[in-house]
Amino acid sequence: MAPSAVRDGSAPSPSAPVVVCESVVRIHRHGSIEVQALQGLDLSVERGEMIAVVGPSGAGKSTLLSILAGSDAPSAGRVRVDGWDLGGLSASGRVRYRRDVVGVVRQQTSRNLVAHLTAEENAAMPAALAGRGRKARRAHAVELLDRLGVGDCARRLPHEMSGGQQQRVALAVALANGPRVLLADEPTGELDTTTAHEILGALRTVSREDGVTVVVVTHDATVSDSVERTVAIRDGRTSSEVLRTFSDDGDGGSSVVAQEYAVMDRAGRVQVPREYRDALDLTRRVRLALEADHVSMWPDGGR
Ligand SMILES: Nc1ncnc2c1ncn2[C@@H]1O[C@H](COP(=O)(O)OP(=O)(O)OP(=O)(O)O)[C@@H](O)[C@H]1O
Repeated sequence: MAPSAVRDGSAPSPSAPVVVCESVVRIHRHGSIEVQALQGLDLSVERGEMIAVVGPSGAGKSTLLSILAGSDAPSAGRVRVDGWDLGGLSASGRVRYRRDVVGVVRQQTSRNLVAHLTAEENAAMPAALAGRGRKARRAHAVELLDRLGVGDCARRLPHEMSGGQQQRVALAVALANGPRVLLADEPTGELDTTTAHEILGALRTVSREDGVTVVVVTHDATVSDSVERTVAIRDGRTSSEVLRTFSDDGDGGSSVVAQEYAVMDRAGRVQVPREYRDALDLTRRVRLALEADHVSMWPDGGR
């Protein structure tokens, strides 16, 4: 249990979103140069939900993930994960948060694992750092590896495994301390399509069966098209979301209905997608009209 100093004394309600970002700003400063990686980002993720985060290079995806992972801090705004206020973490709180609340899987399979340790030793290491007994942590490591389909790799070193096997072991490491939130940065980036599907299936199992909230940053359509919510980040803000409903078509196949939404911030600001702006020449000023159940928008009309 985290101390009240970082959790603000209240246990998170089971129905409250696990991840809440409100107007998050992250500014990187190098001498006189400032880069605003996040510019007022809002995001909320429910318990047990699995979302994909997409966006062009430089949009702020990795910065967001680093903040959620507790390895970077917001310059302004509010970030809460499972009741932890990440803007106000002490050094020891940060260590506990990273050890107990979040698990992280990175793109580079080689960076996820310690090269001279076997799969089992890698998967047992987080529990060792948390002070758990040797026997219990090894048993848990073996159980996790089995569950992720790499039990037969327990005695192998990372270089003796395929990329997909290494990512499954990395997932076991990330899950070893029972995190509430799993953060994955391009987890399928170095894998072929079949293996990417397998890793995706493993992430989905973790979210559905264990109630772990999963946030996946990805450029891979295999991943982003197969989750129920994909959040797009542009210029350091959440700009749009795609919500999908999957259903069985009765013949053993499945169908999907996808609907795109623009995200509105607290001040009512909405980013109109570039293709809409270009198609109708929507520039500095647009005309709005409130209808019974929607709002219409027209180009200025040259006045
Ligand atoms: N440590 C840093 N120092 C200075 N600028 C940074 C730093 N980290 C990120 N940035 C800048 O912040 C912006 C957002 O970067 P970020 O890595 O979060 O984007 P991204 O969406 O993850 O991009 P990619 O898809 O290429 O990984 C970029 O302009 C980047 O150059």
